[in-house]
Amino acid sequence: MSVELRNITKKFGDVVAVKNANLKINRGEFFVFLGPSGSGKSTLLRIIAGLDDPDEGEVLIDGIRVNELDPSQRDIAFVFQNYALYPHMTAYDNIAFPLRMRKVPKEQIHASVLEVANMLGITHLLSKYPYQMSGGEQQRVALARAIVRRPKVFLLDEPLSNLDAKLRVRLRFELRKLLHDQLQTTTIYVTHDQTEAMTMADRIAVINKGEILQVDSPSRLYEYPANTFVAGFIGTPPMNLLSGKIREQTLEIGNLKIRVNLPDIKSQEVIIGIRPQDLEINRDRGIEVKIVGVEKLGAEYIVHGVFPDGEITVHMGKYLPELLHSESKAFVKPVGPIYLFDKATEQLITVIKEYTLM
Ligand SMILES: Nc1ncnc2c1ncn2[C@@H]1O[C@H](COP(=O)(O)OP(=O)(O)OP(=O)(O)O)[C@@H](O)[C@H]1O
Repeated sequence: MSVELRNITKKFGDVVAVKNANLKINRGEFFVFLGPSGSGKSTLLRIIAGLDDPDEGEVLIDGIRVNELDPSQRDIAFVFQNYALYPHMTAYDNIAFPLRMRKVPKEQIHASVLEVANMLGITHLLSKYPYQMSGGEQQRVALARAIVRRPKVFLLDEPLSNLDAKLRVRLRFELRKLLHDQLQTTTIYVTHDQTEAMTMADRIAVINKGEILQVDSPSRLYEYPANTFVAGFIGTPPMNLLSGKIREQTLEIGNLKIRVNLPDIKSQEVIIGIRPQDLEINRDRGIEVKIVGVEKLGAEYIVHGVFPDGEITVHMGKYLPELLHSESKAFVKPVGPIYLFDKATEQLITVIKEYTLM
């Protein structure tokens, strides 16, 4: 099923939780709402489910307006962050519950429960009670309960956030495989974790303060962020956003001057974005910085430097001890794309891929 939002606005008193949202999610798509806490992700999901009414706008499922339909009439399964299993029922009974409520014949329930349990690798848990299972096992049982009635749309609100890091990584991979590849069900997944969004989504809507800022594939969001918020939110460590100037084909960042070929861009102050992975530390060329910290991440290093116009982060693939004494001076030069953002609107002006250090 496709899901479409047209001019959706929702206020809670003075708080505008969702501001004029427009979006079309395609049939079978794995779609992620990504944004910081309080950005309006859950409100959007609740409006799609029918748990909240929008103040303005329309929700369409397969092209048909559903604003007036109850949640139960929308054929949507909603899974929250805290899966609550019924504690007095076994895993089997928990999974069978939605089908029993619908008076599905017993043999059919049995076949469906076994099929879903098999799909999620939890057949061995079917006779256990929730208190006898780990968090991750309970999570799968709850998912099985949502899947068993084969809804047309899944809405998942931070379903992995209560799990430890290792299990989260495994389950996010399995969830996508199951919902997207096997069941091919339209899925809308809410998270504030950009890695989760980038690894799972076909497309992502980046949301901040109730506004959808950009809707794109993970790679487009990474390569062409529409504004400084998206640029800083997608990618780890976050993109460096530095103040600089462009003047007659020359870009200035601190002491560094870069020759660019941008005849159409007038002289102005700009925000310059460079990803930490696209910077290199060396002895003699680039922005002169004082190194104030080095974080070791196994084989890789995150280096923090300061210069008169701000701070800069560099991601290094290998350790260069001679360059990395804390409090020492070093030079940082760009070796990848440079993003130019308008200083006033913070919108992307262009991405510079070819340039020469002067
Ligand atoms: N029932 C409510 N009453 C009043 N304000 C609300 C209500 N629900 C949400 N809000 C407000 O609306 C805004 C958006 O909240 P929402 O829960 O949609 O954000 P979110 O992006 O899902 O955040 P989180 O990641 O923390 O769950 C917030 O400012 C929140 O305080």
